[in-house]
Amino acid sequence: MPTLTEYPQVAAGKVRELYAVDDDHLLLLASDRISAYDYVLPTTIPDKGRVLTAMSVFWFDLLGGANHLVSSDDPRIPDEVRGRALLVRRLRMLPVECVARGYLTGSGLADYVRTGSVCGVPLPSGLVEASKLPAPIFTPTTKAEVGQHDEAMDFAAVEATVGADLAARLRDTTLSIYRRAAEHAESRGMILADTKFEFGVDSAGEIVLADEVLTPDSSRYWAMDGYSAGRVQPAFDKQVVRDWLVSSASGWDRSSGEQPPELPADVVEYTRARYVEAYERVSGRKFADWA
Ligand SMILES: N#Cc1c(N)ncnc1-c1cnn(CCN2CCOCC2)c1
Repeated sequence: MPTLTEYPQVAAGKVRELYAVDDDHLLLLASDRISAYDYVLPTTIPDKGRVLTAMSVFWFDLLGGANHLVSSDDPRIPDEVRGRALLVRRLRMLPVECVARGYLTGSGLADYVRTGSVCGVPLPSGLVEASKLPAPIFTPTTKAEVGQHDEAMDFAAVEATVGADLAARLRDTTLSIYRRAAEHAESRGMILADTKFEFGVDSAGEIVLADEVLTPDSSRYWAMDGYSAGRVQPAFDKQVVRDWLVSSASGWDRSSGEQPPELPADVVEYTRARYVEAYERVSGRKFADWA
């Protein structure tokens, strides 16, 4: 059985890493780290990596279609990371973050307030925070370097980057998967407000869904109970962490530029429970049955 140290690391983000298994396969590893306000917090959330890995596997199973998942249970996956690592096939990744939005919030809302559109897609007037959009929209961004922010792209910029044919396929595939996922989430009492996909291309030139898929780290999930447009919706998973960090209890000043403090045990336990709840509600599976 291999150990993780046998695999060279090929990429790392705030909470995930990628390792080379062989010429054709990679190991996509999810940690228990959690980020908030663009910081990686000093406190980990037990099982976060396993829950989010289970969630990607559920969605790959439900969605079908071409994706990079080879296995979540393969002898090439070291025992030490089993349950929070996926064996995936190596692709030529496309330099576009494929974002689909069904609701207006975050950077999309800011773009709309400034320009009446999002990534060049015109929207009706009168929309507010958390408004449901008339139809889901494709709002791609660049893939920023670590520590930088992704920048909005209009469709012409995507065409200039990957070509007109591939740009159209990325848009159509992104919106098709989002619609299917949002419909399923709604049937489980959850709103999928937006999500970010990453695609690669295989040796046959086919678009292949890669990276993590429809997790609370790559998506905004809101509980349908209590949803109302006109105010910021609580993030299903991280809201209690965010609220505690900006409360007087933390002793932290977000504008100070200082690292955030450790989270108290009750915030950690509650947040772990929210990740498990998100997975169990969306998948209908028991987390205790995972890996
Ligand atoms: N998935 C995938 C994948 C693949 N199947 N083939 C080739 N490259 C990639 C790849 C390389 N970088 N990224 C960005 C996501 N990374 C995740 C880990 O943490 C860093 C960011 C994806």
